Amino acid sequence: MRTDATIGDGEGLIYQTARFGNFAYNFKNLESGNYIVDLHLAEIVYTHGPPGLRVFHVFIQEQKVVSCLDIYACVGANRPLVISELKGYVSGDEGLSIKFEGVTGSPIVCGISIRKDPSASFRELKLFKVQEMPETSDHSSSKENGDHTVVGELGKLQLDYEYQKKELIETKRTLEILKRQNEHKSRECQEAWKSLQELQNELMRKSMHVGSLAFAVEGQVKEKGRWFSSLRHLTRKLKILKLEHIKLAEEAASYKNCLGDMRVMSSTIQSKINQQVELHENLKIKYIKGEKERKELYNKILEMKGNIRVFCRCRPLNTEEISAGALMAVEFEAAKDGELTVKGNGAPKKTFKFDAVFGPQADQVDVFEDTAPVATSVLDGYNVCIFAYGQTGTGKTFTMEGTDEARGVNFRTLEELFRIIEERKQHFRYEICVSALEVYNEQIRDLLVSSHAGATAKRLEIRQLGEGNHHVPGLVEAYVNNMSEAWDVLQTGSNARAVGSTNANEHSSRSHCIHCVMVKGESLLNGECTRSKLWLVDLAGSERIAKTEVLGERLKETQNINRSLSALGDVIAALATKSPHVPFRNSKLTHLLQDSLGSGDSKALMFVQISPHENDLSETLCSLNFASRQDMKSKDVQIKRMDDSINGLDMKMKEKDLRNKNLQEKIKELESQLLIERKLARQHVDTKIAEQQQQQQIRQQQEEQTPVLMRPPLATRPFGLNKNLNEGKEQVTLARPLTDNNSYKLQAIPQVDGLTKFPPPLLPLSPIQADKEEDTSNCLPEPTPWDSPGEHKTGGKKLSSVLRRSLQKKMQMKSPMQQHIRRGGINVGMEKVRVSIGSRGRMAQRVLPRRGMTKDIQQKQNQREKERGWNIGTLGRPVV
Ligand SMILES: Nc1ncnc2c1ncn2[C@@H]1O[C@H](COP(=O)(O)OP(=O)(O)OP(=O)(O)O)[C@@H](O)[C@H]1O
Repeated sequence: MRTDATIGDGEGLIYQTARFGNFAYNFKNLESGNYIVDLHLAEIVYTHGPPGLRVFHVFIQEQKVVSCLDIYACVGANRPLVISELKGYVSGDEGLSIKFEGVTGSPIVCGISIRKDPSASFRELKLFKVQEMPETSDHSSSKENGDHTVVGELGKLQLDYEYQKKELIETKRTLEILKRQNEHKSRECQEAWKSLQELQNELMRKSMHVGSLAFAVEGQVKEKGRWFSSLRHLTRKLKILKLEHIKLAEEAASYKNCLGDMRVMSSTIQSKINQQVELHENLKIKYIKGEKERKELYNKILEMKGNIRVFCRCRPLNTEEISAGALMAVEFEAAKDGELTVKGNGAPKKTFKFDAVFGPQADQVDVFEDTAPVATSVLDGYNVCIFAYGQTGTGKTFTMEGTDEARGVNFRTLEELFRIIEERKQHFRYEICVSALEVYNEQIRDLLVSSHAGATAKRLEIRQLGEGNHHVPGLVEAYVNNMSEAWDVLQTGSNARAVGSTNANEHSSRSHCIHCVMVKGESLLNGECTRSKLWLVDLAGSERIAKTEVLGERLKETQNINRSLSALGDVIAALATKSPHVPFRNSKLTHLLQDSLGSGDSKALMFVQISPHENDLSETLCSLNFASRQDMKSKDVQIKRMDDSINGLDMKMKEKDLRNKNLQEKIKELESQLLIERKLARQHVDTKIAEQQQQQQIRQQQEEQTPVLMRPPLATRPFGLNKNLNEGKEQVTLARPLTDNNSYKLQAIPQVDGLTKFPPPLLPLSPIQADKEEDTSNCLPEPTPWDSPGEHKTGGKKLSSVLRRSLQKKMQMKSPMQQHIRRGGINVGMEKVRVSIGSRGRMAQRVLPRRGMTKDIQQKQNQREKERGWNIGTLGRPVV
């Protein structure tokens, strides 16, 4: 253990120790140099031990510096012995080692003192000198004995030392030689080792090479085996492939034959596809047309319901009112018919009528049921405005916005919008953006622009973009993709609404809160675009100033609110009465809603909110009067419009009736005329037959007297006979066959002296003339009075049918009534006439030539006849 005590100038260190046995110390951290070491010893174990009891050696730096020190022999027991001035040399950081080694017994060391020896520059060892401690007089004799023993020992030791030194030098020399030999041998060994290692490596390499060669050979063998097996496999496959090839060749030949069929099939399929495409196109066109019609009809239905509709909703009595024993001032017995009755304070009951009345029991779903159709209207491209009007605390916000549990009109309309958008997504693409604003003290404020405390909100103005299109520049428009996004934006707007406090309602809204949903639609079928707006307006409370007892800023607010509400009333009234001037610009509210307040195709829906409490009776009456004023006016106009249209329809019906009556009279007239003409014709025919029979008799008599009367040739023989009844002249109409196309034509042939003069053969009819086929086809070749006397009786019957047909033709062509009908293009009337004629019904199927055309045909015919030298009404060549 190192002590704090020092020796000399502080350079010497003192270590205390109490070691027993063979041991050694190594003092590290000593600088290189010579050191002086003092050893302090004392025998404390055996107090009466004899000399030779404890004998030991001391080594410094492994060199024996004290040899066989017998402490009992030196100082005896309990007496200190200091061996001083021992020297040791420390080089580098090896430290100073001191070793004690017992010869007999173990050495006991009390302390070691080490100090640097600056003076000594040599490296020498010095055998110890026993420093004797001052002793008492009792021990003086023993001290002298000790001195002598030490000196004798020292001489011996010095001799020993010299001898050992020589021995050491010899040993060192031998060691050197051995060292050299050793080095030589180790070099040889190393070389041998190296060559051995090289050989080993070579061997390794060779063996590895052999191994790899063996592996390669093995691989080659395996590979060969594989090749052989794959060759066998391939041979098998080749055989199969050959068989398949034969089969395929057969199939190819059969497919070749099928190819023709395939071509036919593909062309059929192609034509089918084309048909389908055409069909698809047609369907698309039909769909677009149908969609347009649906839109128009839907709009018509809404229009019939009224472009401005008024619903009245009454909130239930709240708990406070009920607990205060409040009485209901409104009755809803006839609510289903849109009526409600308000009790008067002493005054008689008053009944109001609206498009719908919702009592306190009606829930949000009931209210929305009547509102839902306008969502479709918005997506069809019409502007819609829904607003809630009424006294503070009557449920305007409840109806429009509702609560999380009972969603109001705003939420449900948006939901309906997105539902229809989803439904129509295959044919329409919609873009929706929403904005929220409020009109407060006749100033427009964007509710989506956050205005922090102290900052003044940006004022917005209304600009007119085009015909009936208004815009608020700078207004934030948020594009939304779904219901939740849209609702989030609108809620943000509602939360930013300005609220104040009045006596009537603590949290009364003092501004008109307006939500605008702008819809851009595009048809994916024809690219048609629509733009429309849906306004959702929660108006400020409509209570009167006197009740709320407000002053200052609140008074101004209330005045502005009342002014804008009355402007709204004026606008609606003007629209409802179709007044030429609508005072839209009297307030910011009406100016903003201008394009959606029931003008043109736009629809407006007003909720009049009322309180059932008897204390609110006067305010309730005010609201109801305000609403019914709008409603009655719009209804009056509607009724008037409906009356007008009913009157118009009545007139048309009357006209039609009159026309029908006239037609019926004319038909009757014609029928009676026809009957008379038939009778006359029959009489004529009878007389004619009688005449002809007479003539026949005369001719027979003449034939008997004169030998020959020439018959006309076959081509010029008459085939039919008629009488021109119109002109009242005796004239026979003949039908003659044409040689080439077997068509026939009736021609009037004059009679001279009771004999008919036959015209020359007719040319074939031109295609235009062929339309008269009907006329002549009835005149089939019939036996003439010249054929044989016996044929006259039967011929008379046929003649009458010819006459009848000619009459029929005359009826068709000449009747002024029919001509009138034809000119007017009233074919339905003709149809009736013909049907009433009975047997002549099939005439209805004929396509009659136009007037001009008939004239042309007639002229051409006359021309041809002139060329042939045969004029109607003139005498022809003599028969004989
Ligand atoms: N039909 C109803 N059913 C149940 N509660 C209702 C109904 N209508 C209104 N209320 C309740 O009456 C209270 C006042 O309604 P609300 O705030 O909607 O009135 P308001 O007319 O919007 O008032 P303000 O003019 O102050 O905005 C609310 O607590 C609301 O929940």
